[in-house]
Formats: sequence, C-alpha cells, structure tokens
Amino acid sequence: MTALTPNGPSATRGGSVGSDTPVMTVDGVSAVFGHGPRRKTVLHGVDLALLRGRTLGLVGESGSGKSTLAKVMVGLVRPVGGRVLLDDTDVTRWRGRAELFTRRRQVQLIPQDPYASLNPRMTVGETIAEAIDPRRGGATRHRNAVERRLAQVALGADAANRYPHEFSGGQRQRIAIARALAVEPALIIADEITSALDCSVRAEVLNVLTALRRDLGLTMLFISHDLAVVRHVSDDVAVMRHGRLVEVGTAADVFGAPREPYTRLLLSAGSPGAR
Ligand SMILES: Nc1ncnc2c1ncn2[C@@H]1O[C@H](COP(=O)(O)OP(=O)(O)OP(=O)(O)O)[C@@H](O)[C@H]1O
Repeated sequence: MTALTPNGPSATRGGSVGSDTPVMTVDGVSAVFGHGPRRKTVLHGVDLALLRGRTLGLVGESGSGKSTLAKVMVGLVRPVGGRVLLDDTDVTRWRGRAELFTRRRQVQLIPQDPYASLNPRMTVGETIAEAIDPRRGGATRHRNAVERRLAQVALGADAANRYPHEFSGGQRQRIAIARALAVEPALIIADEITSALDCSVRAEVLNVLTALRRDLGLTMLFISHDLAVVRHVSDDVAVMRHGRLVEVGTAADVFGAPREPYTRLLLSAGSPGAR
C-alpha cells in the first residue's frame, strides 16, 4: 500500500522546507493489546510517511492511539500487521541486539516526562556524551560537542556539570532534546513534550524546536493535545481517531480548510485532548 503523505505521494510542495523522501514509512500497521476478552485493536492499518526535514504533528483525542503509534515506530510495541520502513528496510523484522540498538538510535523518542529519558545519576554532560558515543562517552572527551548541543537548546556550557534535578521542567525537556540530537537520529518523536509545562516555559521549548527545525532541518513526529502548539511547530498534520488516521495534510490545509467533519470538530473544540 502507498503510505499517506500530506499531499499524496507525488505532490510538490512549493516553497516549503523538507522533501518528499520518507525517512520512515508506516505501512498498514495494526496493533493489539491484551488477550481473549480483553483483546483490543488499538491501531487499524495505519499508513503514514515521515518526510525528511519536515515535522508532522499528530493530533487526536485521548486514547486514539497516538502514543501506541509512536511506540510502534520506535520498536517498543510490536505490530500485529503491517510494516515500518526505515529508509527502505522493514525494521519490524529486526530482532538481533545490534539491529535493535541501531533502530533505537535512529529513532529517538522524547517522552512527556524527561525524568524517564535522563539518568538522574549522570551529569547532563555525561548524558549527552554517552548519546554522542555510547562506547567512549565522557563529558571531558566530548566537551566541545556537548557544549554545541547545549547551545542548540539555549543552555550554557555550565549545564554540563549539573544533574537533571537541578533544572526546571522546561530546561529538562531541552536537555532531553539535546540528548536526542546528540545521537544524530534519522527521526525524533516528541510525545507530549510540552503538555506538563506552563505557558512561558512551553514557549521556551517551542522556540528551541522552531530554531532547530530551521537550522538543522529536523525530521520529527510531534504528538500533542494542544492544537495551537501543533500549528506552531508542524509542517504537516495527521488526525487520528479510534486508531485510524482520518486526515493527513499540510498544516495550512488541515487548519485552514479541514476536509473531515471530525477534524472540524476538533478544531472547533480547540483542544483534541479535552477529557
Ligand atoms: N500497554 C497497554 N495495554 C493495554 N492497553 C493499552 C496499553 N497502552 C495503551 N493501551 C490502550 O490503547 C489505547 C490507545 O492508547 P494510546 O496511549 O496510544 O492513546 P493516545 O492517543 O496516545 O492517548 P493520550 O493522548 O491520552 O496519551 C487506549 O485505549 C489505551 O487504554
């Protein structure tokens, strides 16, 4: 099956950044949780392409399957059907340790809670150095590279000697972004990374992401309940409902002229995550 892309597989996006080359293609992916009477299909044949240099915003109400899709892409949930292509390789078939290691490095997931991705016993410098080179980490050895990553998320070099608990929630999320960047992944998945932050701190994180998209041409899947945030950071938007993608398009099209009644409903409600 042809993966959905924002304007169809061969569309030209005049004036937009990024490319039509998929970094990752989700092809007919289905996912199931539970067994017997508790068995529940959470993703129903999802098709999606993450295009190089573009940020795709993924929205949908709570429980629609957004995080499950992210976990399938990273390899934390194994799909019961379909393929996940990294470039042209079906990574759902990868089983060996080295292959799984490569996959985890190629697709970096930044979770909502940065404590989950930052080791509290390592300094920020050690964490970033380990991401740069897992075998030969060391904040001193990689000092210049560590400082460069910190600067990219608007943190000073002094942050390298401190521990995660010494930072605010927004700063920790920026450290998590720096760590993910240090791996030089093909794709970054940000799953609700601003939802626990208050407004001004959220703006700091979004400003960093905007600069990184502009300067580094990140390829990113950005999952959020907050439509205003998604609009701010996304080139393209996908709308998920009950484990299916109901609309995929450029952010301008989806926000400006939504095709699906469900998308119009989400937009009129203001926040797809309103519980
Ligand atoms: N490990 C699991 N075991 C069983 N069911 C699960 C598991 N993880 C998720 N689910 C169920 O799968 C469905 C989709 O969950 P998922 O977390 O992917 O949705 P979501 O759109 O990310 O929601 P939210 O916006 O609230 O994070 C939900 O019904 C959820 O209860």
